Amino acid sequence: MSVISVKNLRKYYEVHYKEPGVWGSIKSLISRKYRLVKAVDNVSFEIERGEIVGFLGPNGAGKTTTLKVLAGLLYPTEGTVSVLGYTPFERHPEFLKKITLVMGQKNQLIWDLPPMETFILNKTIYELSEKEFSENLQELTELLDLNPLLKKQVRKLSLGERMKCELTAALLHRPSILFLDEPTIGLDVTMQQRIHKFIREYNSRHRATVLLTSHYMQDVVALCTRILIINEGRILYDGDLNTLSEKIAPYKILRIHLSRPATLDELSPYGLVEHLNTHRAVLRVSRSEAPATASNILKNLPIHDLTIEEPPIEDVIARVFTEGKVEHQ
Ligand SMILES: Nc1ncnc2c1ncn2[C@@H]1O[C@H](COP(=O)(O)OP(=O)(O)OP(=O)(O)O)[C@@H](O)[C@H]1O
Repeated sequence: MSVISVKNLRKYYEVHYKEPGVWGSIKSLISRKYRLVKAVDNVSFEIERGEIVGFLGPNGAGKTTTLKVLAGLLYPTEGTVSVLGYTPFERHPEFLKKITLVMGQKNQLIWDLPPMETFILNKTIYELSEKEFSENLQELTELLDLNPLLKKQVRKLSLGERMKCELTAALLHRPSILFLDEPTIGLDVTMQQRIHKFIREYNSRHRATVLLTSHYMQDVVALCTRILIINEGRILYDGDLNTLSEKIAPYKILRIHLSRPATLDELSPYGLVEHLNTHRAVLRVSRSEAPATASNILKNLPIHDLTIEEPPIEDVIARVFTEGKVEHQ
């Protein structure tokens, strides 16, 4: 059964605009002009309990707007949205206790105090008992290795440390639905991996449902079993990553390491040479012919090492954006 159901969601913003300069300001006083921004334009999807879904799209595609509608921060212009059976914009207290929205670019931690103070505040807001509070905090402290941070002033924490505390503040009430907007923004690779591990662990311990946006493909590859691609307010793809690669990129990447320098003429018959640097080359070959091509290369050239890889997911997604649509599953 779906825990998130979105049907024909539209969210339009009416944006006031004025011409530049003083004359523009005077004209806008007399007659104000508005432009309609279709941030989300007829979007529908369903998400089952326990799924981790990546919500991808270029800047301004409508991801944050959709998350805000799902979290009840914005009214839809049209369409129906149901999260755990609740209508988000009614902001029912029971609904708010079951969800969380983490925005990588915004803080809820109180800047001048240690994170523990925000945790205690959230305990009151979410009406947690002492037992629930200490159990949940202990679990998160262990998962995120928070002990050394709890009593340090927030302003003195590093970005990654702050993100761990932000996640703790957002999950203390143990929500079953997590809306994560760029949860790893600005973090180094090690910290990104820690956050991945934590999200996976939280998801499997509590069968929590996660909808996350990210511009880092590593987040998506590491976490998501399914992706939704949105562009200009419309869903372009809903399905898994591998199927997307197969549909949109009918090629594979052969990475070869030769035991002597190779030439372009030598390699070109096997596929499109994307890169050649004396002993190492990267070839793009047709998906269906990749095994046969690899075996020919092994037969005819002095190969040290050869791998067959899926095309980089960044390239696949970029193709979806430029081509504008993918056949839905
Ligand atoms: N409060 C607002 N008022 C007017 N327009 C808005 C408002 N919030 C967002 N928009 C516009 O709606 C569109 C979608 O914005 P949104 O923030 O949902 O995109 P996004 O996919 O999250 O982008 P990003 O990856 O850059 O965060 C953009 O054109 C944006 O300028």
